[in-house]
Amino acid sequence: MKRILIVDDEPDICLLLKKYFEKKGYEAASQPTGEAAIKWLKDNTTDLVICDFKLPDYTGLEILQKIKIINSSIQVIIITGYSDVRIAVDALKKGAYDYVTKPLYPDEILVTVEQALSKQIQKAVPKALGKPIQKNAPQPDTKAYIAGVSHQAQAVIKHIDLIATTDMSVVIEGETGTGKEYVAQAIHNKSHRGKKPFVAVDCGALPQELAASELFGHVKGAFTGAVQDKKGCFERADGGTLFLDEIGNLSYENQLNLLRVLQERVVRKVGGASEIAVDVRVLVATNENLREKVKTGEFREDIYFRLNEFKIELAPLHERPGDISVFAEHFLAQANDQLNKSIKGFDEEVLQIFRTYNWPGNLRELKNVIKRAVLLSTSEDVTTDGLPHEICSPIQTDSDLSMDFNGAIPTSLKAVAEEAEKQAILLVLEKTNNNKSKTADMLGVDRKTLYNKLRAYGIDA
Ligand SMILES: Nc1ncnc2c1ncn2[C@@H]1O[C@H](COP(=O)(O)OP(=O)(O)OP(=O)(O)O)[C@@H](O)[C@H]1O
Repeated sequence: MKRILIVDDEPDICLLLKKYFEKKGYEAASQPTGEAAIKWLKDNTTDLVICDFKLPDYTGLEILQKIKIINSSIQVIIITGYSDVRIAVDALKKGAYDYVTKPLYPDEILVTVEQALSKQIQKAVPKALGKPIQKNAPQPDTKAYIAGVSHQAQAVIKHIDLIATTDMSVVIEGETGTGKEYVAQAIHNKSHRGKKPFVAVDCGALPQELAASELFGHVKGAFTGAVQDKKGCFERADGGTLFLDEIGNLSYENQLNLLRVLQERVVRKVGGASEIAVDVRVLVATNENLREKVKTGEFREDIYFRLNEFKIELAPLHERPGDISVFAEHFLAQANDQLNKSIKGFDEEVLQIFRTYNWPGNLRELKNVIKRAVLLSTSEDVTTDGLPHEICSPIQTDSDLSMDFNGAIPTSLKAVAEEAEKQAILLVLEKTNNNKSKTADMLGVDRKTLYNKLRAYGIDA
């Protein structure tokens, strides 16, 4: 029986989730603080932790790191408020499996838990570290690679086709959640290595002290705890493809070891004397500008050049609004399938919001928003009722509200305030497609006040 630990300082949430998961056939325990959870994890085995991001003593990131040191194979799901999604995304880079947003819906968490645990079963290696896809495993439809229709997406698919036939190393660059791992998997699937292993390693989640052993393997007795020989990711990917995610996080020493493998095509295990030949194609991903890291000396230039035989850049979702409805349809089908629902489509208003929202978590965020909306939907289509408030009325950024005084120093605060008000109204009108009721609603004024302001500022909407 799989065991789940729930960590939350709200006893009601602990009780609710504990009871729910026990009913679903899991063994569940709960702890109210980070400290108590860490102690519990040292004394008990568990498969998965569901953890609030803001605990009284630790942040989600701190507890995640501690869990991964205790046992890197434990899957971690972070609970967060929607406004903290960006921080939660950071946790994903550090090895969390996924995040769920408040308010919590147990059915939604269950889907995420089941996915996390099934992913764990697929892995033959410490789970959060390596993500080998089983040899010859048929790709379920929900894993299908969707190309997108924007010119950026079309260029990416062309590059994938072009590069798949070669053995070149590729650097895949893009913000978090833009689909870097999906691109790597697509290159692998289309290559002559497609039937051999695809091993994905998240270098951001690798504790530095374990990184060399994970990548290159170790021999029995190489260090305390090395009770038997272990194959590293290179050996496990032999004949296939190794995908190194967040490559910029590798320590300098491991960069050196990596360079040797790339040049000589042999690995030496930690503590071992012999060299083992490997035939591996290496694809790497980074969501930070690796060239900048090269400039500052944090990443070795020789490896950068060795890896950067070809580069694929993935544009953030907000720069390719044309792709949004394509992915939205795909994620809708996926969510219907996972949640056993049959929602048909999206309200036009929802699509409009999708097209104007900034999507800092890119495709992953869109997928999660749609999953939640499908879960909550009681009508045929997804409506705005199922969307998080933060998406319907996003916090305006400085650039959204920036005012141009043409270099002149403003002389009247009243004029500045009025200009800011006017800009805010224009911005929200644009976001709501000139819907006055919605605009008034989002700005927290009644319709009459809005009409007065429109007249006063000469806005013809
Ligand atoms: N081309 C695609 N077709 C279908 N789904 C996709 C595609 N690209 C991304 N996704 C969806 O978006 C999610 C995030 O994609 P992926 O893990 O590849 O992003 P990433 O850029 O590697 O993220 P990170 O930087 O956080 O590692 C995936 O789980 C998948 O559901």
